[in-house]
Amino acid sequence: MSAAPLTARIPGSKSITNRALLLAAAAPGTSTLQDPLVSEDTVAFRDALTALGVRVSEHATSWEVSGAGHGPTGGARVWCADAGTAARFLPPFAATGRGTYVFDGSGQLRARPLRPLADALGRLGAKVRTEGVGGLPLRVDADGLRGGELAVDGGLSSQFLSGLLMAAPLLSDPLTVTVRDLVSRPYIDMTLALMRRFGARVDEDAPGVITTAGGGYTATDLVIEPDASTASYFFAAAAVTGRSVTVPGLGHDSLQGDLGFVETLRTAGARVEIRADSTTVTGTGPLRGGFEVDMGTISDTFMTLAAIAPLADAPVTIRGIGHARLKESDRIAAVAGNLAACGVTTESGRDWLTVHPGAEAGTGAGTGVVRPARIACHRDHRIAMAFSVLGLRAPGRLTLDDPACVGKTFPGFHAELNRLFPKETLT
Ligand SMILES: O=C(O)C1=C[C@@H](OP(=O)(O)O)[C@@H](O)[C@H](O)C1
Ligand SMILES: C=C(OP(=O)(O)O)C(=O)O
Repeated sequence: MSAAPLTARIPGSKSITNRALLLAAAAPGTSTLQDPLVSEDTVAFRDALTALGVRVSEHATSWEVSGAGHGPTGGARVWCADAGTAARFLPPFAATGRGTYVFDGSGQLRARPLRPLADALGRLGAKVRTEGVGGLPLRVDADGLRGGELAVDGGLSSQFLSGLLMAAPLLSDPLTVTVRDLVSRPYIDMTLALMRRFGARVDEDAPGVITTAGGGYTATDLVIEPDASTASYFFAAAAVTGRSVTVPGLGHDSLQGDLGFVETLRTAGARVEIRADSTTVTGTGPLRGGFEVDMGTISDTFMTLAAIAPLADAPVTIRGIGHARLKESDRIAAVAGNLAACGVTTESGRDWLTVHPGAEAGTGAGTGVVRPARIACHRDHRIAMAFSVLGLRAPGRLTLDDPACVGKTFPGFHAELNRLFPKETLT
């Protein structure tokens, strides 16, 4: 018996919303962002821009941004909350303006790296001071920036490069940035694509060598596509329940590398169809393991695969994810610790993780795969969401210590998962 296909209602992309907010703020005039993500990270970004003097008005399904066409003036204290994108995208923008700006954020965000960005801004001639161990709080005494040549270290996060690139069209001269050791490359492609949508002139002269001309941005209306990282939980849910889940609005032309996560589900035996304007994943039976996959370019989704891997019939090894230790939590340690609490064996190293099958894995059986556990979310939305998918196959056995932490990117996550996979239908 095949059950009816399910359509998941996935909110807008965090990464596109926050880039579009910044680009609209840097463009003279009004830009309308249709279907933006409304969550802690994007509201934090919007409020931070407001602190920088940008007007953003909210409508039922859109945000209207009135940009000045140049960096901020007048100085401000800017709260970045938990949002890595705010801490990494806003200081370069502020440095192109005038005045003193002090950026700060939560304890979690203060612990995340920022030094390569502060150093790069310093080399460009900005006056930047970090008061912490290298991260926030960060003070920028802004007096405009000139262009030139700049080397950037992208080994810890691609967000440093994205922040510098998005500020570059506001510089007085062209800027050529050369990046070393870049992780999460698809996010740079997203940055370049969105900069061009907002009228910037930017070229990748050779791999990792990017030149931006001056000339600023043009106000632009943009429809924000659904968030591919968020969609990964619903695609994984389809794969482990034998159901079919479609996400409209996420297709071939997506700007998000994380849509590539569905290929790992294909390897695990699910049926995957990526169309022009939607993607569908259908579970076809017990998950197949016995494979290795490098998820370095799509590391926000490695936990989705790792959390369902105990259901596979053989071990799954995930490589290239060292930088995932520097996010909301040390994600390799958080996944390994929670799987251990579920009675699942893992092995891990600096940048890899192997997950072994749970007790009854590969048989299609349900609850025996994991033993009852309270999942430690570490205030990390993705740990909560990934383990909620495993919970579909062990109803009543897994609880989250902090279910509300999903609000960073999808406050309605539990309601949507429960709407599509009501508890009474689970085995
Ligand atoms: O640029 C972006 O929007 C993001 C880049 C990635 O970070 P890293 O470049 O630090 O891997 C990703 O993990 C984050 O959720 C969003
Ligand atoms: C790493 C993440 O967020 P950010 O770096 O934007 O805070 C994430 O959303 O998984």
